[in-house]
Amino acid sequence: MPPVDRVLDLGKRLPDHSSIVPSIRLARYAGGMPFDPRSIPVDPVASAALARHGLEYRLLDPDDHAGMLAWIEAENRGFHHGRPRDVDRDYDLSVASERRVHGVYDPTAAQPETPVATVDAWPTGLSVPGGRSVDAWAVSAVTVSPTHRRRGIARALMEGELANARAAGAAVAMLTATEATIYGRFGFAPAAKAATITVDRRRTHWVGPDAPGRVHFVAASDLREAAPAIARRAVARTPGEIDRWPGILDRALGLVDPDGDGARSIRAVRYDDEHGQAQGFAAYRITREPNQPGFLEFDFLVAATDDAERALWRFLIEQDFVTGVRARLRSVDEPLPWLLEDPRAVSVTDVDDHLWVRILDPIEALRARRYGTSGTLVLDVSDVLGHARGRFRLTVDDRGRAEVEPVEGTDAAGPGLRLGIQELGAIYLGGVRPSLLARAARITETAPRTLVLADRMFASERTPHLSIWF
Ligand SMILES: CC(=O)SCCNC(=O)CCNC(=O)[C@H](O)C(C)(C)COP(=O)(O)OP(=O)(O)OC[C@H]1O[C@@H](n2cnc3c(N)ncnc32)[C@H](O)[C@@H]1OP(=O)(O)O
Repeated sequence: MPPVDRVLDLGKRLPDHSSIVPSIRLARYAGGMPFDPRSIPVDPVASAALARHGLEYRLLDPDDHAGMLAWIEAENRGFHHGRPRDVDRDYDLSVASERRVHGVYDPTAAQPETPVATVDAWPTGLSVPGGRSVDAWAVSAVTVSPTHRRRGIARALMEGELANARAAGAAVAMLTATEATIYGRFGFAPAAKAATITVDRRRTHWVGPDAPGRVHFVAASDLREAAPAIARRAVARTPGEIDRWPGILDRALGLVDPDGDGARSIRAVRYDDEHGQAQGFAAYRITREPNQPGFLEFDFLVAATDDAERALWRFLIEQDFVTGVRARLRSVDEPLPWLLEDPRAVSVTDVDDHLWVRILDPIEALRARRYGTSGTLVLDVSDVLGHARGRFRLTVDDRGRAEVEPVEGTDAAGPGLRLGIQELGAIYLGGVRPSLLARAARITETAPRTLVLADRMFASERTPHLSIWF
């Protein structure tokens, strides 16, 4: 790996909200890569902490096929999945080869080649209020073998990832969590929710407008070309969404294993606007018992415009010979009930703390987003791990743009908030009001009525939402 010779630029967002991931790929294949996440040296602190337990902390080489396959096996076991089929293994291999992959090895274990702990991470964009994006470090695949649990391995891995994220110049780290009790101690907080939406077909009577464009059935493979650009624009519209990595859409469209049972039941539709431009797509399946009406389910409705969102919802909920529709990982704030005569046809369940955010660089993170109103706040941030500790003056102009500077002593005077790093992460995307956290005794205002201003400043024009697991 080439040494890191500068703070890595994760790629300021391009106007079309392009992700760094494709540019890493392009750079890899074209040569002259500006940044490879594997070029960051292995964190010496995590390495030493694990070595004290007789464990080896390794950064995997994607060309080490056997090592990567053992890592994939360990990750699947860690998440209580079965042994992966060849087709899944190949897919996991291609995804992992785009990431920074760490394993922890116990030379005294019966299978020393299989890691006892796993983690992977990659630089990517996180959408923030104002249609903008912040450079982020996504962390995933955190598993520790049940034979090695509760001896500090996950802590070493997580602290290592926060160090990697800082070395990469990421303003925030982020993850989706299996359990809500694990990551608060590392400064992560829930910042964007997701929910399951169920629609009772018998009560569905559309009263919203007709779409100016039209919905087409398409072969899933035909979406391969149009889907990434639609997804990029959809991601840019919603704070909390993250850039999609190569391969995720293939999985959603059933293209990874097209003859598998799951994939064969997937149907794909695309919405084209009145000018024939593709603006959205959905992948869904209908399950049914013989002679019984079916039930429609989907995980992917991707819309770059409001027209596309309405048209695809309407298509999915107006199917005949179907009793209901269930969609996972949808926003808690869907417009759907307002488009139906009977809003009670729509139920919102399984509301989940879906995206967890950990601010690492308050100056860059706070500068990246746009704000609901102008004003000045001094944020006095505590952080047990030290990454983001300090006082910062946030000054927002009347166009919602921020300037952020560190302040000390008498310069730090003025109305503001005292808050921990978790609280800063929670309010960052606008999904949690500062005043709510004040009611929970987790934020303190330093002058009367500061919370009223803070609520208005941190408000987002769209409810934060993340529609995938990562
Ligand atoms: C981003 C993602 O990938 S989310 C996926 C998380 N992984 C899973 O759910 C797979 C199954 N679980 C596991 O593999 C393991 O139990 C892990 C990874 C969650 C924890 O691994 P361990 O090595 O046992 O954790 P470790 O010993 O480092 O514990 C670190 C701290 O977290 C706490 N902790 C660890 N796991 C849990 C948990 N499931 N619930 C609550 N607290 C936990 C520990 O008590 C410890 O607290 P402290 O340091 O403040 O005293």
